[in-house]
Amino acid sequence: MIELRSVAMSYGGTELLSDMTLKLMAGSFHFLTGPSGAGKTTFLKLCYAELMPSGGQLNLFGQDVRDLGRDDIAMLRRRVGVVHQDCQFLDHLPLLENVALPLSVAGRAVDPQELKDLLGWVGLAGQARALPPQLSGGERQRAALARAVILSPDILLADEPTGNLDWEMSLRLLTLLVELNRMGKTVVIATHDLNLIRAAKAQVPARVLRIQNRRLHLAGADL
Ligand SMILES: Nc1ncnc2c1ncn2[C@@H]1O[C@H](COP(=O)(O)OP(=O)(O)OP(=O)(O)O)[C@@H](O)[C@H]1O
Repeated sequence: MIELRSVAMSYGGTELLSDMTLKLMAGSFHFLTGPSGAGKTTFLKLCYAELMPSGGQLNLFGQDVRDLGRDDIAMLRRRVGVVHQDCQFLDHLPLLENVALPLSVAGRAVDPQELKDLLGWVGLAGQARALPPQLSGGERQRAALARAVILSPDILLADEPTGNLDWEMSLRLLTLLVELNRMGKTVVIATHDLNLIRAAKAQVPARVLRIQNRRLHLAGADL
């Protein structure tokens, strides 16, 4: 699904990530950890071709990202759902329409029942007409997750999805991510929360990637 061979990433000539080699297999569940500023968000951006590597080879769905044109990247992004760290919404549109936005962008019809089911799955059926500023942090994160999966992506990337949530809400979100993985989706979650990782490991065979000293390491099973 995602294959890196000696991938490097620089900003302004300074190398942030070096020599990253990894294969993320379909259906796998990974956490991505590392100190603040280590490059977790940058790594995720490479995985959805928001950034191009400055060195090495990065294959997404079997294609070298350097060979992708704009249309290819647009197609690829439909296969990768992203929950961003600061999940942004269009504040003047109700939640329902915000969640459905990727469908209209992709030129696909909205199936009202499908949308209703999706909002029900994230526990927001009652807030369908609410405006984003009226939602709590946990509700926004679940709405962002619904929006990220509405195009049925193969991969779900989540950047600190539980960053501002209390433990109960973090577990609720984790349950949704585990469910997605059980449906066959590949899941990568950037997080600082070791308790979240422990909780996930009790439910799925999650692996832990760690960025440290510019390198990507696959951590042992001892977290
Ligand atoms: N567009 C950019 N141009 C220059 N430097 C950048 C850019 N984006 C990120 N950086 C720098 O790269 C480093 C890594 O940033 P990144 O957001 O990937 O880290 P992170 O591990 O996700 O951090 P955090 O855990 O705090 O969210 C930071 O020092 C950041 O300032």
